[in-house]
Amino acid sequence: MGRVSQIQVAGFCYPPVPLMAPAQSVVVKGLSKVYQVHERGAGLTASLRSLFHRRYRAVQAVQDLSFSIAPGERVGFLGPNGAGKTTTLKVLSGLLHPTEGEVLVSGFVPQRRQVEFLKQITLVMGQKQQLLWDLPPVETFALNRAIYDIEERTFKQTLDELTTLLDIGTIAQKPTRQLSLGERMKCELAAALLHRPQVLFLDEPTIGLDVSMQLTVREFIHSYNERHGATVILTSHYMDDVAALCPRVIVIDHGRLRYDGSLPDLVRSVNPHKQIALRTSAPLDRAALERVGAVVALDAARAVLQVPRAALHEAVAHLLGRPEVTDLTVEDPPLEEVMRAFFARPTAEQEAAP
Ligand SMILES: Nc1ncnc2c1ncn2[C@@H]1O[C@H](COP(=O)(O)OP(=O)(O)OP(=O)(O)O)[C@@H](O)[C@H]1O
Repeated sequence: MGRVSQIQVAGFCYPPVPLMAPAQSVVVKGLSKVYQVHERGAGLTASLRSLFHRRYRAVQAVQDLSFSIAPGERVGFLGPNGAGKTTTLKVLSGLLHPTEGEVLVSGFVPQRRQVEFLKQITLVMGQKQQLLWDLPPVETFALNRAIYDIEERTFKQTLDELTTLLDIGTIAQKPTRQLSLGERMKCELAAALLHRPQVLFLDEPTIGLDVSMQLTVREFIHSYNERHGATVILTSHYMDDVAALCPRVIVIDHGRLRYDGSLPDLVRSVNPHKQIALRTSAPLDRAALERVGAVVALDAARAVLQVPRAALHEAVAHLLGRPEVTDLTVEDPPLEEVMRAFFARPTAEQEAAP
């Protein structure tokens, strides 16, 4: 952790900012987080007993997690429910202390919550909101300007840019409680980005939004990343978000790292096949199709085949030569299916277990 050149004196850190721009935006080494959960039996007697004898159960949310992320990268942070994604994002943004391990974000130790660190990051949680409920979002924007001590001219410039990109000119003037979910999320994003953070932790930012609003939010995140060179770490159960935004994915399961690499490589490793969908003017012969690949569906006007990626070129050339074929598309299997198959695989530890 030599990059943080700070001297700790009676709880204060000097200097308040890292001396050098960090080569990595996020560094996580051997991170573990254990929650101590108070256990209480049902009924009055158990409640009274728990006042005197409190029993705790340890919940291991994150286990020995290590990765690093370069400035400007867009990374999807994936895993099934309860995998430890939100816990990790909370540690990275300094809301939770790690039980073990070391974490650096923009060269800062997050749990110190230094002002300069807070100006570098933002955490957007799709299920929580920071907008003041009874007031228009513009009031939250003004509050954030004061909290982050943003200079008037910069504030106006940034707000103008965000207002145009997110198209919130009118809606930011209405009380938050009157806004639709999608309108609210756009204003949440604006409020979270007014201080121009360099590291964005986005936890399910498109949850509950319709397809068109998901697209708007996705495009906005992409454009913010490109304009400001900001690092984006995104969790989402909508695989379309991840496919559209994240060249790299980090996958965790039961708090442990399962994969870190490109999304196409992950898809290839889980499913080494491509799907060919055909529209036909007359029924194709099943036996002839089976010589090309595995037949997934076949009727008078349509056929779907699965072929190994290595044989794709030859299969497409052959099928296009058939006079009955009027249309041909090549697809990957749906990402949701790929992820389901990935998580159904035994982990390295499970395989090693007797
Ligand atoms: N405050 C808490 N106290 C005790 N246990 C917790 C707490 N927060 C999370 N957990 C537990 O830690 C584990 C990881 O939870 P976390 O919310 O980080 O997962 P997640 O990957 O974000 O899940 P989801 O996709 O459902 O949001 C789960 O077993 C959860 O029950």
